[in-house]
Amino acid sequence: MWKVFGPKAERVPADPELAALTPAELRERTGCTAAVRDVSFDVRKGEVFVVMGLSGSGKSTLVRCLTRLIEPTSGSLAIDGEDVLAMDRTRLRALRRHRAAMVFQHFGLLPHRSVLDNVAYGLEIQGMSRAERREKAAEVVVKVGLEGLEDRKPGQLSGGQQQRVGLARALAVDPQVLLFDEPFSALDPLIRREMQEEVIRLHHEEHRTMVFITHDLNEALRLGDRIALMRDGRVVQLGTPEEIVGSPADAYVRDFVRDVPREQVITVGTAMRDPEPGDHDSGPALGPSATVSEAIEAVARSGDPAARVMDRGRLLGVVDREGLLGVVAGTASGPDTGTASGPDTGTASGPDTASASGAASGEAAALR
Ligand SMILES: Nc1ncnc2c1ncn2[C@@H]1O[C@H](COP(=O)(O)OP(=O)(O)OP(=O)(O)O)[C@@H](O)[C@H]1O
Repeated sequence: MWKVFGPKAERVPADPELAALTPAELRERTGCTAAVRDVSFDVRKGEVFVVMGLSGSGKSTLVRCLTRLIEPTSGSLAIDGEDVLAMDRTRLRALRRHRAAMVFQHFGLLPHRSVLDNVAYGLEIQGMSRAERREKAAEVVVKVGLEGLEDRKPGQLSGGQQQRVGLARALAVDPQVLLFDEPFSALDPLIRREMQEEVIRLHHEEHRTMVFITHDLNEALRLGDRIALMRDGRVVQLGTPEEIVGSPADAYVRDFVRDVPREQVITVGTAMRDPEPGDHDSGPALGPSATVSEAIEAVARSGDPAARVMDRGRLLGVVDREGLLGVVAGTASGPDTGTASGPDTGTASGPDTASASGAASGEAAALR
């Protein structure tokens, strides 16, 4: 998909010479800005897919293109196999009302309506009867922790509470996909953390598919099953938090993740070495998805020289003190080039497969 703003935007993706220009050259030659450049990815059912990047990298434009709030310049787009670009206005409206609900940074609440009526708003637009929608809204209000505040007006709520109303309103329509556009960036850090935990909880309880925009790396790492890191309209790396932190695709990504405590993101499944004779009967046991940080704590507590990485009773590998220190020091390799011979330590990662245009073979083509 491409989204180009400016005069005769369609010629940019169609012309390889224009498409190859840097953003500054493109602006100079054509007066156009390519906000989304040749981006391709799929969002899997039930995952939290994070779109991360600095201001101006194209995140909002990309996510607005997903429901055609912004019309893509070229490319293709499908939800559940259905061609979104072919939808007429009626079907598009149905998509936005029923299937893909958006939660915005500035809440977008109706100031003169109560919490309950704000939450019920999406259902009202759908044409649901008053009694039915209020009943449904009341259920969702409880789900997001706003019980007792149903009759308040948005102005009588804190920022965090207002965002819960925004979240409840989106959830009330029971959408297939929730799209979050920097929903928590106006909240103070503690409330923000609380809301992130709320999203994680809802995700675990409901397995709802979520696309989440943020410019905050910690938020991306905390929430994302996979992260698409954008720069100048391109996706420079797409991978799990562990792949992005452990195997940055280029110098830009490396710089971006430089200050992340690796031991909190890298798993023992990646950091482990092959078992050696004698490893079997000593050391604490951990699952392959435990973090290095958890392994350090386990080893420190037990006093053993190493921890065993076990999966359903089978010994997969061993993480010893040296290996654990290597992760903390940044001298150990990341998921794709890991010294460990562990089974399946990562899917699409590393410089080749995670590159911008979505050539990654593992990424299917919901958006192309
Ligand atoms: N309507 C528009 N007309 C022209 N250029 C636009 C328009 N909307 C966005 N852009 C440009 O497209 C690029 C991407 O903008 P976008 O808002 O998608 O970035 P972002 O990553 O969401 O940034 P932020 O985090 O600041 O919201 C920017 O260079 C922006 O100036």
